[in-house]
Amino acid sequence: MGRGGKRGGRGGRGGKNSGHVSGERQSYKRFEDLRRDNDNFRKYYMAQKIVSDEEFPELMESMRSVLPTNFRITGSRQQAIDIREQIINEFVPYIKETSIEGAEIEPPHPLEWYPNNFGWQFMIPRVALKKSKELSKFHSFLVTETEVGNISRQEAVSMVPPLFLDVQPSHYVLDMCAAPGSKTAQLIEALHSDVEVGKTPEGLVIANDADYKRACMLVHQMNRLNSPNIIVTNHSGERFPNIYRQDAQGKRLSRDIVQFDRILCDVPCSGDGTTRKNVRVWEKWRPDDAYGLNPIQSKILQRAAYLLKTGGRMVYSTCSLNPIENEAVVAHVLDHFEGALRLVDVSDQLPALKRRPGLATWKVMTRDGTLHDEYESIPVDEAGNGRRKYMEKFFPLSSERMQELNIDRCMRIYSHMQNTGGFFVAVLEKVAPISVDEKRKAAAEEAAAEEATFAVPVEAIKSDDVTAMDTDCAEGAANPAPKRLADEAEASDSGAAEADSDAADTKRAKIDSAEKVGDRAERQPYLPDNPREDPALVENPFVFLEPSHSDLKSILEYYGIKDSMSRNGFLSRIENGAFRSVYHVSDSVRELMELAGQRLRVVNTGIRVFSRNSVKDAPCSFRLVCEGVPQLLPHLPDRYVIDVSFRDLKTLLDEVNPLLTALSDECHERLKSVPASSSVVVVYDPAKHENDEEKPFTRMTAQLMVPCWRGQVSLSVHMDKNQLCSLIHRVLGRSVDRNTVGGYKLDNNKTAATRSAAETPVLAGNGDISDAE
Ligand SMILES: C[S@@+](CC[C@H](N)C(=O)[O-])C[C@H]1O[C@@H](n2cnc3c(N)ncnc32)[C@H](O)[C@@H]1O
Repeated sequence: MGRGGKRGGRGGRGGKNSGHVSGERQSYKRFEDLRRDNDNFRKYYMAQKIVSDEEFPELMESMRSVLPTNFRITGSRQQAIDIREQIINEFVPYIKETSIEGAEIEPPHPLEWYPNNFGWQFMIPRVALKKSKELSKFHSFLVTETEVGNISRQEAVSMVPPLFLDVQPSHYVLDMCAAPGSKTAQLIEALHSDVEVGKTPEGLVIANDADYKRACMLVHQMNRLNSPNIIVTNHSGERFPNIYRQDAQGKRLSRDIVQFDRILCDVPCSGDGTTRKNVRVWEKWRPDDAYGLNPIQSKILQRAAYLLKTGGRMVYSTCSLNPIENEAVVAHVLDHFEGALRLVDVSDQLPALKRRPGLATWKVMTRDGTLHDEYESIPVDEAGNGRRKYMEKFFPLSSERMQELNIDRCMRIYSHMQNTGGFFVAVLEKVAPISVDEKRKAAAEEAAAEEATFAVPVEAIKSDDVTAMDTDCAEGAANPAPKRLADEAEASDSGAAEADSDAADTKRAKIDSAEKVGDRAERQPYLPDNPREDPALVENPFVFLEPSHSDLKSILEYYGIKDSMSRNGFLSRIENGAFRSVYHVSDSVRELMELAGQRLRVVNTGIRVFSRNSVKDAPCSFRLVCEGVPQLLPHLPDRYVIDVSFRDLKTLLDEVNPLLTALSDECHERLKSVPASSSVVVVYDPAKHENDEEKPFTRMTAQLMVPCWRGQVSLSVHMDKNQLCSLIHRVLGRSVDRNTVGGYKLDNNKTAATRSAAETPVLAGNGDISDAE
């Protein structure tokens, strides 16, 4: 099914109406009985000449066939390399040796256009892979690694848009329509890609979605990626609020908003490029599916244009083949901004990716199946109805204008070209300021730069500055963009930005409760501005914790967290005057959240690093949280970081909860310096043990970090079950069922759960660990 969301028109991809493009009730048909064809679809796309007449049957045939399985290796570069090598060295040979009913199987292969061989394709469709006994080992590897975040099962073409954004660690990135988040994950990886493990990039990613429940799906994605540089928000993209900068005194600068270096608009669409995955698209496809989507797609793109820095880049993408959702949106928005935006020629980027140029002409099909070349040819009935519905903006601009706009720089990807789904991608650059405030600021900056360069007398600069600003404004006035849609975007923004006072009151009550906490945060607490759609999903707002907060202070002191970890980035959700978990965000996220105050509706942010632990007599009431360990490790003193040999790592994973005496003397000795009932991190660094005889089953280069609980007499792995299964497989070469891994072969015939509560924190599923309480 296509995509959408609450505003996404009928059905679009990921929307509330998923599965019902037409919005009409359909009688249920079995998957196998669904017709993989549609007369109007055929007629419409033949007429659009998206491919030549000779090629069209091949395209249709491909769109009817089942998709291969595609996946992407994710996570930090070093970790991703290890997983890639595991696939190459373990699974490719194993699949080469495997046959199904006597037939050989083509092993998975890297997508040739995806950088570093991190994108993969396996010709066996997902359902067949799931059902195959012969491939069960590979299937369970994919499932486990997906769950722990080392692999993302993502359609190949869906991996394309983020690659063209060229995200750098310093960038401020906005993903306008982000859920469920596979592309957000790529953006985050790119942000972290050239940054040392444990270091934090300067930039950030805001992952936004209009649908609150779908925005919550982003939280899961986020937890797998362990980034302190992400904020998940819940706004309609076209009304994404302005975040104002402040002057040195903290006064809001109402004419200076935070803008982004990169914006992804992977907008809600009809999704008719996804027929290979969503077979029901065939029977529901109607020519006017695109009509309801075009306006919202245009508004999202326009809002993005305002939020983009001059010199910044954005990508507009859909999984639809329909020019009304694609070239029509891009062309009219470019035309609207009169040269401030341009299409970027990316023909030299990802050269192995096969693509076709954007269309310069197309037709609009009315409901009766008639194709129209121009708006004026649509008949109007006596009451004047008809044409209004088929807006002028669905049609191409004049052929000269389309050429001027370089519409051929848009990219169309068809399913038969490289065995994928269909996709549309346009890369845009903002080459000039758009709003009056931006123009004014640009002029002031230019003048300041001139001042610095030529050291012109101050008086002269001032008058130049004023002239430049006046001139610029005058130009703006003399050369006004046809501002209707732009003004809509701006106006709607200001509307969206105003806090709902009732909601603010509710949140204020929660903050008041937060403020009752002993030495509460002095920082202005962050308050979401509108109520959630579903009250059951309302969570307490995040509050930044002052480093002097007694609980935080005691945690930092106990674990000896070094000053290298920013003290201003700790935050929490307060409930009944106390908090259970402490999260950490990057400086960039903190600054942005403080600037945004109540304007930004934050669903989640940061990495959970500490969690309350009610083990009696524990020297610290908070333990380290598994997903926060990579973030904490560089800031932990040696005392809590135990370097181990392969033998100790093996014992730990073999037994899950070994007695301290089962470990090597050296390791045991080291653990004696850690108080009982305390978190500790066991680290295996392959580089330090290169010459050891015993090594992990899978060749590794990345450090392994195993969060553990040091009990009175034992050490237990303190990880989520999927992570533990993945680790056991990679280190020991054994496939372990996640349902039994908690009690996995304990040396003394006890399962982890039967050890005394104070001794063993209980392993739980779904990325969470509950302490024995
Ligand atoms: C195609 S999906 C996005 C897929 C996502 N980029 C990914 O790669 O996982 C479109 C998303 O847009 C959201 N959406 C619909 N209308 C929106 C709007 N007006 N503003 C922002 N998001 C919207 C939907 O909830 C849906 O999650």
